[in-house]
Amino acid sequence: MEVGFLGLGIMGKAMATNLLRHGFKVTVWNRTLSKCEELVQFGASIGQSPATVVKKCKYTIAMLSDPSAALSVVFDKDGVLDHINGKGYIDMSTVDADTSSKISEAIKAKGGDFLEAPVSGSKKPAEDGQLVVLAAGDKALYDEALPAFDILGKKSFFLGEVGNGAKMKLVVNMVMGSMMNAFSEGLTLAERSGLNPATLLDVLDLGAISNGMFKLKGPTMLQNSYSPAFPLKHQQKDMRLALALGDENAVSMPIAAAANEAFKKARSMGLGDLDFSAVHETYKAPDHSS
Ligand SMILES: NC(=O)C1=CN([C@@H]2O[C@H](COP(=O)(O)OP(=O)(O)OC[C@H]3O[C@@H](n4cnc5c(N)ncnc54)[C@H](OP(=O)(O)O)[C@@H]3O)[C@@H](O)[C@H]2O)C=CC1
Ligand SMILES: O=CC(=O)O
Repeated sequence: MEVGFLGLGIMGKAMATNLLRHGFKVTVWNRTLSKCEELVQFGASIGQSPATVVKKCKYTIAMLSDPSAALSVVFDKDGVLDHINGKGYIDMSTVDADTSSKISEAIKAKGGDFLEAPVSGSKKPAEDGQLVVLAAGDKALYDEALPAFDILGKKSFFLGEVGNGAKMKLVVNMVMGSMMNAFSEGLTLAERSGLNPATLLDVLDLGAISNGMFKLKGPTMLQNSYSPAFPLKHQQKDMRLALALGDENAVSMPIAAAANEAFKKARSMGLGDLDFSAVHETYKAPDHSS
């Protein structure tokens, strides 16, 4: 089956590669076109624009950085809308429900089908086909895409109408971003109060709050090593969008708001392209010590 793939960043490259390895024919496009060449060795074809990819493929998947990128690829010149009539479009980027709805309405108006399908799981789960897919929108397109989702992920959820996938993903990442800040504070507090933070990792791992994120990120955070799996600028985007969802629903979110401030501070320190665990550095900054 020929599928399209738009966006070959950290996630998109791993996901498109997985599809190719499992026998899908994939035509890829990336804004920086040179990144497409890395996938040719795995059998990918290259499309010169989103429009040419959509024209060639039964359905096209996108994995783009943020709402503005997701909108641009659909609505700009040579974009997805040009050839969407009779085709499917699956946006797996993390965006807000409004962005997803705008894309959905435009695609439907042109005779296409739309599914949002953001994922939980980072670079390694993407490489290992262990993502969690949070889909919503056109159910027939979901059913058609399930063989691809089964390669990309370990579990897929169909959550109903467009917007529900985006909201679920934002809630999950709001919790994750808040936890990362509590964890960073804890590591810093352990160190400053004379404890061995490596021992704290062992203690945490043996108790009720043991989790994959602390286990994976803790050791590298203690080495001040933040090679990007999930870029901090994207985590801050997710906090911002989750807080907006909280505003819309009058949900007080003081913990998420504080976490967002820390991610913003990290961005202002030039850490946006590092892993989101680099927020740890903000807790070591001078105004966190007395
Ligand atoms: N990394 C992770 O752990 C996870 C990320 N996500 C989400 O997945 C999405 C992608 O993340 P990730 O792969 O890490 O991000 P990257 O920053 O590595 O990749 C972003 C991609 O978006 C493209 N892009 C950015 N702006 C535009 C634009 N204006 N027009 C067209 N293309 C654009 C980039 O193209 P170019 O190469 O030209 O810059 C690149 O292909 C994000 O929404 C993120 O929140 C979800 C789960 C996990
Ligand atoms: O969006 C990031 C993730 O790890 O999930």
